[in-house]
Amino acid sequence: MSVCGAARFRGSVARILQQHRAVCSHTSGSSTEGIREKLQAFPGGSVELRKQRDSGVALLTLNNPARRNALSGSMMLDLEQRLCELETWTEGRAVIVQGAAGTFCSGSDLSAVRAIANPHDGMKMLSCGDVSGRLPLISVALVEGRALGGGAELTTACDFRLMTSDAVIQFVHKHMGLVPGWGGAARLVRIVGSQNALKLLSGARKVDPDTGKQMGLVDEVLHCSSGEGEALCQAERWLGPLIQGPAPVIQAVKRVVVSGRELPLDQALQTERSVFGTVWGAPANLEALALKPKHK
Ligand SMILES: CC[C@H](C(=O)O)C(=O)SCCNC(=O)CCNC(=O)[C@H](O)C(C)(C)COP(=O)(O)OP(=O)(O)OC[C@H]1O[C@@H](n2cnc3c(N)ncnc32)[C@H](O)[C@@H]1OP(=O)(O)O
Repeated sequence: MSVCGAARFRGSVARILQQHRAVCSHTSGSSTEGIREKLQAFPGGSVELRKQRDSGVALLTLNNPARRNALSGSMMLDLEQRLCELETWTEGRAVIVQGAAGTFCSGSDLSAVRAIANPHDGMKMLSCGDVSGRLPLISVALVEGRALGGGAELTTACDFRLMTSDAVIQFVHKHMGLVPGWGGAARLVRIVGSQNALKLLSGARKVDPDTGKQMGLVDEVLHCSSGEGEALCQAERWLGPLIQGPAPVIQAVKRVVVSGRELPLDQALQTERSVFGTVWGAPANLEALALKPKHK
């Protein structure tokens, strides 16, 4: 790469990292003040992050099995922290979001929900758990067992959803007198279309893997015969072909697709141009050119 090209590349990377830091500092700043203390008062469980450096695949595990991996107050804060860690993982390619002990997530912890069941705290809480398209990595929700309420919403914040054959996704919000607030409704509309989204939300319908696949909510149904860990192995295998290649290129692909999916067209085009500037003439591009490629 020329000196000029290298400087441009570094400049673009620095800009992207700055944007990531801005998001992290925004979510730990004044918009969440007060609610953090309230959430902290509802401990239990944890959100664990394991970065597998050889493959560039991280495992994000919701771990609160005694409550079917309900998101306690402290877990919402943990989740925020883990997302910030992933945002700056430059060698990362993908993240698999899963629940411990064979089930995904039963939604927000009802004891925390009861304590902050007022409009002011509810609005503040939303600024804590925003998974959305922030992640520079390809994200996969591995749904075993149940994904209910906030847990169902979390699956829509991922790029892909894989379900084991006995799993269920259910947007139980209506039964709780609620609608999604973390972006679950808007994303559901984009994933399955407004007719299907309306059916799933207004009917609080249980989605089994086959129905999910037909609607386009589910990307793959995993049939696991043997025990623990098989679903994760299958998910990693499914992900394999999508994450072959250099991490900066995978991350760039993710960014252009998410901006195309979630931003108005003019902003998406602008983002695409600036992401393009980070890969053109960058090491992976130069190495590929040096190989005289033939795409058979
Ligand atoms: C709606 C949106 C909102 C948001 O995030 O914005 C929410 O998500 S509110 C929460 C919505 N979720 C629920 O209402 C789940 C209610 N629970 C159930 O339907 C069942 O517990 C189920 C299907 C998850 C599991 O049933 P199973 O028979 O397998 O087990 P148990 O019912 O015996 O549950 C074991 C144990 O876990 C506790 N539990 C389950 N979910 C939650 C939760 N969301 N918050 C707090 N605690 C939960 C359950 O009470 C049992 O506790 P125990 O002390 O053993 O009785």
